[in-house]
Amino acid sequence: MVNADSTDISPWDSVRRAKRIVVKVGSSLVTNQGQGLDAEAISEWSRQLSQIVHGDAQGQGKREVIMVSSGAIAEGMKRMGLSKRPKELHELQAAAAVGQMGLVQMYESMLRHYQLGSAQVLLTHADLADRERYLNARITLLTLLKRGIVPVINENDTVVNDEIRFGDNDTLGALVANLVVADLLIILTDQNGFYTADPRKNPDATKVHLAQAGDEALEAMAGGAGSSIGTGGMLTKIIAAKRAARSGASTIIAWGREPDILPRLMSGEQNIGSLLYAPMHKLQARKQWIADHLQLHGSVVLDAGAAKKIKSEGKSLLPVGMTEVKGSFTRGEVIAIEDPSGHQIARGLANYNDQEARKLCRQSSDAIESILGYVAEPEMVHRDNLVLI
Ligand SMILES: Nc1ncnc2c1ncn2[C@@H]1O[C@H](COP(=O)(O)OP(=O)(O)O)[C@@H](O)[C@H]1O
Ligand SMILES: N[C@@H](CCC(=O)OP(=O)(O)O)C(=O)O
Repeated sequence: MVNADSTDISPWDSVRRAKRIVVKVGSSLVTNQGQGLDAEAISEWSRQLSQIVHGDAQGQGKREVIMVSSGAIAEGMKRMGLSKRPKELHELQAAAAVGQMGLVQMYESMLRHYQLGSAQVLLTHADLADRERYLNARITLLTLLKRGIVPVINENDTVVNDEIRFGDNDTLGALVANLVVADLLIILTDQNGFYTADPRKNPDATKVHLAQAGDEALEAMAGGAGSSIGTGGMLTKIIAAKRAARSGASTIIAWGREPDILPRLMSGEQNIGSLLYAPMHKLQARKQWIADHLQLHGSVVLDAGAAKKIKSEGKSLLPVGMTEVKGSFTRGEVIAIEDPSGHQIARGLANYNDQEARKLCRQSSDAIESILGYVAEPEMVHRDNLVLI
């Protein structure tokens, strides 16, 4: 762990430079400890989001932001007159379905008030484990971000059972950070940071200002939820930081009611909240993940020009450079990329399955729609999803 007075300022500098950010707010904050949606807090976050998404008057410092918001169950319980959190899953799911209506309605109107478009995205574990759905979710979110729209994400509670529920949205926040390769995950909660022990139970606990995400010492300090409204407590947040770091995102745990928390973090103010920094740069982390963790499912052979562009210029693989497709694979699976002599030069995630790829060999990206009847993406493999061997 690193002390508060550490002279190593580079992790905080990486916060200031973050361009793509996932902000997660917990149930206890969003619903004011279960009393009902906190309109004032949601309005305040929306105002701050508007500031960081739009940048200054000249549009300098614009950022892309995704909200992961909990609160559907807590709000649904209130609307259904349930004083205790139901034990049965179908009751929780019913409460989530009722509460989600109020939740997105409030985000939509508050964000609109601050000139921000919003979109509801409900995700499950299964969506992120399935390679094709993973890529679909990724491209949809990136499209929204490119248009300056703020996606508001929650778990799709209605369709999941106990075994496959994220349950807590800290995990969902981290997986979304992995999905869009975010620079930063900000977890807003009801404590002003991560402490050496649960401050509700241990008055001697002190705040951890800076630590490396994944440091095992942190897990021992993290306790469970502090109230009956939140789930997971700090342990899920610490594990979320470890997961987010796998794609190179650092995590900040901070108090959601800290005045101007988001713009202050973005302007480089240090030590508000706890920073759990990612030890690896995001591109390096993502490429390592592609290289190490995924099985090869087939390959494409390139002409000499395309092979050179990929090897020496770091470009995406376009269909026009492909001469042959080998094996069978689906969209989202890892394929090998070979030069004309059959030498493997790279690996990456395929945007089209093998049958489609065969039809796209030597074709320009503009022709994809007329050949396949739809366009997933203009590239066969995007450079973000490609790693050189
Ligand atoms: N080491 C720790 N540092 C800070 N808070 C902790 C720690 N261990 C447990 N907690 C508890 O975690 C709670 C926040 O988690 P949780 O209730 O799940 O909130 P949320 O709804 O924001 O996810 C705090 O209120 C606190 O009581
Ligand atoms: N998806 C559900 C549960 C998520 C949840 O409780 O998460 P959190 O409050 O962040 O620990 C909801 O919106 O109520």
